[in-house]
Amino acid sequence: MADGWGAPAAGAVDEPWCAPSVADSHDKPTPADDSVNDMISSAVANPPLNDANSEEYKLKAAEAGWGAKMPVDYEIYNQRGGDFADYMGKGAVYEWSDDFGDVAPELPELEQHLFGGEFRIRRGGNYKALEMQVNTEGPKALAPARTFPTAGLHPVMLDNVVNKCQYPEPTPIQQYTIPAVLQGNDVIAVAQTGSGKTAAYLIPVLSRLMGKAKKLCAPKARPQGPGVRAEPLVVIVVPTRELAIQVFDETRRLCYRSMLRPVVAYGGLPLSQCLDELAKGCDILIASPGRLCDLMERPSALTMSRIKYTILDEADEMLHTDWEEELGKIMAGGDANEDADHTYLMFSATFPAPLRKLAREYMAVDHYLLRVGRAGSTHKNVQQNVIYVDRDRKRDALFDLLYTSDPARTLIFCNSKAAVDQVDDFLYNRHLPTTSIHSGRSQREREDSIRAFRSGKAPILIATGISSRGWDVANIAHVINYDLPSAMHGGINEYVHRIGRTARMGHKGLATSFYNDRDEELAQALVNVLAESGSDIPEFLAHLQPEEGAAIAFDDDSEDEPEGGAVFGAVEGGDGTEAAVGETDGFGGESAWGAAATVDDGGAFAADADNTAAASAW
Ligand SMILES: Nc1ncnc2c1ncn2[C@@H]1O[C@H](COP(=O)(O)OP(=O)(O)OP(=O)(O)O)[C@@H](O)[C@H]1O
Repeated sequence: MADGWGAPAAGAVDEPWCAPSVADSHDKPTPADDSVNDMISSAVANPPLNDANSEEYKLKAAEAGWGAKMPVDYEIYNQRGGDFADYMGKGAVYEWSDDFGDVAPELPELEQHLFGGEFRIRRGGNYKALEMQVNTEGPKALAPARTFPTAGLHPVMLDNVVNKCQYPEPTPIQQYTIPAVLQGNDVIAVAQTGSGKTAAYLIPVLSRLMGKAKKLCAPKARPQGPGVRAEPLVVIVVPTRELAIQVFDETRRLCYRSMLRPVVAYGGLPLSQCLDELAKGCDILIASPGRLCDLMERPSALTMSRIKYTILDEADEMLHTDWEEELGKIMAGGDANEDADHTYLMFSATFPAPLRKLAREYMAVDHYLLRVGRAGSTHKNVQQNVIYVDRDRKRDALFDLLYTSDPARTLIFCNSKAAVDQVDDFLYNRHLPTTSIHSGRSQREREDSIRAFRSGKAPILIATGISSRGWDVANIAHVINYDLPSAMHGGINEYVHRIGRTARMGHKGLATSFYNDRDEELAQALVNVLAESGSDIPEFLAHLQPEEGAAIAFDDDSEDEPEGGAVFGAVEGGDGTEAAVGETDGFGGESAWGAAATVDDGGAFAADADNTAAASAW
């Protein structure tokens, strides 16, 4: 790695499409994907371009402003074999030393790496267009943390958030999650894509642990000394490898200058190297479900007996039947966890019925449900276009779309691995700077694709749904659904997550979807989402448009109201009250750093305080 830290690639280019791609899938044998071959028949139908055309397309690509493409050098995969330093999971973390005393020093080189901004998304100018109204259900009224300095955070956390990450103020979901978690409650939080859910759980959880770090932190190995058994206090479970890396990156930033040591474990990372990292000591474990269960079978390497927080990110995605057994084990905290003081947190942008069931099963009765906007809604910063394209015209339509759009970071979704390979090859043969990713690729290939895309060396990424969840890449200007998600595979929820890769944190973005007769099952749900967000409804779907002024009947299973759950905090903007944040540390009732903070803006809850004790019944 060029920057020596082993984490996300260095070398972002100012003109993203002007540099060669490091790696992509081109010319790689395409794995057969039997169930979907008919879905890609349009791609197969068109023969590859001949050289004469190729020259012509090269000129066209340059004219349209796209930079040069680069063939893949597969030799590098053979040569690099098992060098852990090349994996994103090897990202540098702040290594605590007992010599530090009470105040941990800043480490400029590491700081530059963690906060230097290469991949940072600054809040965009359309932040206020995000949904601001938060519905809260729970044991008592929550006083929102309107600012970070008044949120009752540990000083190191406050410094990391405000000065290092430069987050100007908590997002709506953060305003309510921070106090709920600081008070020691279980929380389900449902908020739109790109609204800061990761920091919403990391900030309060890590902040609380920082205050108790000396007492609670896991044993750490001394440099050159023997390894230790990992005894994490927090386990964060995420559905995909790439998301695990991303959450790890945010955790490394927020753990900066603390004793808390994060480790990431995901399938595809060499197991021996994962075990080596754990043996250095682990307080926060971020993991994909399969790898976590594998590690839980190795009691000499990892014990879950001290886990205080179990966090499910993209919680609804974790409910796939394939993971039922794993999830049960993880939620139960392994055989060894007998800690009654165990907090469960679940986060997602969509909230289907099985997730509500899971919450009922594991969470304390007095948990909070926090919702920003309708679960499963999109926000106005994404301009959503749906265009009718016959199956056998899709490739050409994509090509035309890319040539007529401004060259910008673009994410294209297909419904199968084979389709991803086909579309990638097609565009690559037309001299577009593409790369691609799907679960059939080796981990090294997946990570190189991400690096090429993130750095701008290959600004067009073609992907399956594995990239629909949680991915936070700066400046994705355009998401294209080459295939709309089928009703069988995620349907409208999948659509919402996919288009949520653009227009994050107050930025604007464009989503274009190719629709044809095969997508009829999705049509009504799609029209509902378009109507709700004020997007244009195309002529061919106009007959499904809800009547003007009528309530839209969402049938996506995301918005069932709780039976008996008290909604007491429909709050928007400037209300406040004595904030209950920071009152207890949850590990014995002592007060945390800084007494109970006072929220600095005036106002009152719309809620009736007497109406707060009702247990959520969903
Ligand atoms: N308070 C804040 N102010 C400004 N930026 C923030 C703030 N909190 C988080 N961010 C940044 O916002 C971006 C989006 O956050 P995040 O990925 O957590 O969104 P999300 O709600 O989890 O989205 P998704 O549902 O797609 O997973 C990240 O780059 C993060 O660093």
